[in-house]
Formats: sequence, structure tokens, C-alpha cells
Amino acid sequence: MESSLQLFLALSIAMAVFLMLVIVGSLLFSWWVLPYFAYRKLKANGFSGPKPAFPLGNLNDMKRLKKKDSSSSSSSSSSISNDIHSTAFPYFARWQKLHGKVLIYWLGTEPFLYIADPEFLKQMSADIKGKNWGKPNVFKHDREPMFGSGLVMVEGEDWVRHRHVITPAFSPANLKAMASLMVDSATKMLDRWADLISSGLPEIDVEREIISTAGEIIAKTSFGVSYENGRRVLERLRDMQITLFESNRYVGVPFGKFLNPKQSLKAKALGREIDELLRSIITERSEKPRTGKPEQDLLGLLLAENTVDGRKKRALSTKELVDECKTFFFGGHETTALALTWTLLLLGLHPEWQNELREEIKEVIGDGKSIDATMLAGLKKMGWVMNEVLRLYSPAPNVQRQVRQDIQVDNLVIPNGTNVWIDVVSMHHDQSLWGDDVYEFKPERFKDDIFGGCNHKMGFLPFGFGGRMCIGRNLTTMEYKVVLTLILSRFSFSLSPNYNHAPSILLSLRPKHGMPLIFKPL
Ligand code: HEM
Repeated sequence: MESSLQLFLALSIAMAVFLMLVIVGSLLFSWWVLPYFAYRKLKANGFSGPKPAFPLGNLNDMKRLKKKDSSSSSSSSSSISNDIHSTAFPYFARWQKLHGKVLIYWLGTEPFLYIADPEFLKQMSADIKGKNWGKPNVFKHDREPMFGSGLVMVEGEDWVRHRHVITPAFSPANLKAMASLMVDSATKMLDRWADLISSGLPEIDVEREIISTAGEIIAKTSFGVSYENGRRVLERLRDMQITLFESNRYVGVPFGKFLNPKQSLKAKALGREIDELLRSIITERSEKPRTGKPEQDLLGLLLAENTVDGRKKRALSTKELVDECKTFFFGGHETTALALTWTLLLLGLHPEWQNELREEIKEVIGDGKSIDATMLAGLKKMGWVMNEVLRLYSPAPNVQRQVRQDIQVDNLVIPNGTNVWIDVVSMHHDQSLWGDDVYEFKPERFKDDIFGGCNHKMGFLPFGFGGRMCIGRNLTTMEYKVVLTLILSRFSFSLSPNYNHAPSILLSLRPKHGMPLIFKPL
């Protein structure tokens, strides 16, 4: 009896040890062996890069170089340079010098092929359709609370279906109906600015103000905030964004989430609440008998797409609709707000361009009080300014993809599964592509050329490229023109002496210390 108990115990221990070994072995296999083989295959092409250390990859080098640089890189308002690549991304600038414009670096245990060479990118992407690109699995996990399986992250036939259903919602005809929502939110913000100015406080941090207004605009245009639940979703989405930003992120590092357990749990709880609120909005709306035109926000248009002749065709499931609403919010408001924020910096430094744009607004729109969306296309110079700002201070500073098939580039092979990191800021600041005036603010470079005189068509990529190019670019252009027209029609502005120039990366390219400007009513 005793010996069979001992045998049972010994077997149980052996089994537990065996299971532990299997778990540790498979973790090491997926964190060490697989990435190492992927790395070896990439290296076989002759690419090199900084030496990684397990399990952080090059994250420590990046932090160290950033820290070293940030002690010397912020500059006061009187000495602002648009040469920002080496200050916002000192590690990429340094590695490029050592390893060229295509190199390998590691986020945790994930190797990435870094690309800042438009010709290489052109050759690599020439035969790849939108549906055949992947998004790095490591980001799918990390950004799950923001995008779920919305359009930014889906792949293959699912991506084709999502893109097909969503594209009509962003058509110019549909977007026009949203202009008045934008005017309302922006006017409310500008009335608040006017009150501040008249009470003797002309210095306004436009970054904070515009991000909050753009959040309201995107919530209205995505799922409507006139409903009680809509407002609550907006508040929770903002909380979620702050929570995600607060955490010191260890993307690609095994168990990285557990290094910030409090934030990870909070983001998860907020995510559940947001999903629940959006689900209730969707159910309420889809059960409402359809009379007349669908509601003119993106969700209303998607729900209409989901129905044919009054019958449900279920192009997108409720979960997919929830994820798309979150995707529009996270993908759409901060990028647009930052494009406007950086524009105000550059126009604050170039009052002659404020005047040029005011003249144009007078000619095309009149006093700027009532804006008809059809007139916006006439604001050509404003379009050049927008492009030039997106070139110098691209709010989406990089594009990430994952390769889903072996890709041949000349005699090289980029293997299936390779993570790709495209450094847009580097290409937008590359003297060999743009010429000696690369760091100057010169909107006129876009006057007769949609590529701004760049000597390579893949050198200007503010909205990405190919079939997966940004679906929201028309919405952004409209919002940009509406908000800038209203600002320029009411105020002139200059940079505050308190502005500290430190463009830095927090998912998007942001001014690290905000953007204080001094306003005067016209
Ligand atoms: C200045 C504003 C914006 C910038 C700079 C920007 C930039 C980008 C970039 C670089 C991509 C990746 C493209 C690629 O992989 O090649 C992208 C994709 C996307 N953007 Fe935007 N975006 C902006 C505004 C918006 C807005 C307003 C929305 C929605 C309301 C939006 C929704 C999306 C979506 C859903 C995708 C994924 C498209 C796909 O994979 O099919 N974006 N955007």
C-alpha cells in the first residue's frame, strides 16, 4: 500500500516536472528559438543592426539613447528646428549611420525589418495586395483594447469584407453631412478661447484643447454623442487613452503586460465597459424601425450597409461594429488633432502664411461664419499647408506591417512572418529625397506636385500606402479645413515664450510639453 502511494507520488512529481519542462521549453521556443531563426533568415540577406539582448531586444538601447538625447534636445521658442528625426528618434538616426537605411532591430523578442529607403519599400510592396499584408501580431495583442479586430488590425478576406463595407461610409457625399457637427464643436472651443482672452488669459495650450475637441468630433461622427450612452462611451474612451499612455510600455517583451499590472487591469475593465456601452447603442439603433434616411454618423451608415431592402444581411457582426467604432476613435481623433496642433506651431512661426490663408478663406468661403463643405475643395493653399505639416511633423510617424508570404526583392528574400517597421519621419526628412531645403516650412512645394517635389513617389507617406492606405483621410482633410478656417477667421496667434520644442513619440508624434500659443482676436 505504502509503496504504491510512493510510486503515485513519484509519478505525479515526474509528471509535474515534465509539464513544467514542456511549458518552459515551448516558451523558450517561441521567445528565443523561433525569433532567432527568423533573424538568421533576415541576416542571410546581408542586413545588419544593433546587437539585441534577451529578453528586451534593443529596448534598453532605445531608452538609453533617448534619455541621453532628451537632456540636450528640447529647445526654447526662439531656436526651433524642424530637423526632428535625430531628436525624436535618436536610436534610428544612430543605427542608420552604422547599418544603412534597411536594418534589423528588436522590440523585446521580436525582430523587425526597419525600412527608411523608399526604393526598397517600392520593390518590396510592388506585388503585394492590401489583403495579403499582415499587421504585426505583437501589436495586435498590445493594442487589443483600442482596435480589437477593427479595420486597422484585420487581415486577409476579413480585411476585404471590412474595407468593402466601410469605404462607402467615408465617401465625400456622406462626409459632407458631418461638416455642421464639426463646426458646432469647434465653435464651442473657440468661444471658450475668446472668453479666456477677454479675461486676460491669452496663452492657450492648443494641443490639449484641440485633442479634446477632435475627440468630441470623432465621437459625434462615429457613433453620435447625443445619446446618454454615447457621452459615456466618449468619457471612457478618453480614460482608456490616458491609462494606455500612462503605462511604461514593454511591447514585445514576454509577460510585458505584467510589468504594469495596475494599468493593464484598468485598461481591460474600461475595455469591457466601452464594449458593453457600444453594444447597447448598436442594439438600440438596429432594432429601431428604419424610417427615412439612416443616421448620418459612421455607425448609422454601417448599420444601413448591414441591411438590404429592410432585411439584415449582417455584413459586420455586432462585435465587429463595436471594434470599428473604437478604431475610428483611436485611429481618427488624435492624428487629426496633432496635424492641426503642429500647423498652429508652424503658422505661429510664419505669420505671412496666416495672412495668405486668411486671404484665401475670404475669397473662397467669405467671413468664415457659415461653412459649406462643398467650398472646402477651393482652399488650395490650405491643402499645401496641410501636406507640408504632415511632411515635417507626421502625426503617424511610422507604418507597421507583417509579411504573410516570402517576398523577393532582387536577389533577396524577405521571409514570411517578418515584422516590418517603415520610418516615415526619416523619409520625410531625407535631404537626398527632398533637397537642401528639406527642413524648411515651404507649403508652395506642394503647389504643382502632390508629392511636394520629392524625388521618389514612396518618399511622402503621411497616410501610408497601397490598399491599406488610411481610410479616414477625406474625413481628416475636411475636419482640418473646417477647424483651421474657423480659427484663422477669429484670431491671429504667435508662439508663447513658454513653448519648449520637444517633438516626441507617444504612439503619435506629439509636442512633449504641450503647445502654448498667444492669441489675439481679429
Ligand atoms: C492626420 C490624420 C491621419 C493620419 C496621419 C493617419 C495615418 C494613417 C496611417 C499611416 C495608416 C496606416 C496605413 C498603412 O498601413 O499603410 C492609417 C490607417 C488607417 N486609418 Fe488613418 N490617419 C489619419 C486619420 C484617420 C481618421 C480620421 C480615421 C477614421 C475616422 C482613420 C482611420 C484609419 C483606419 C481605419 C486605418 C486602417 C486602414 C486599413 O488598414 O485598411 N485615420 N492611417
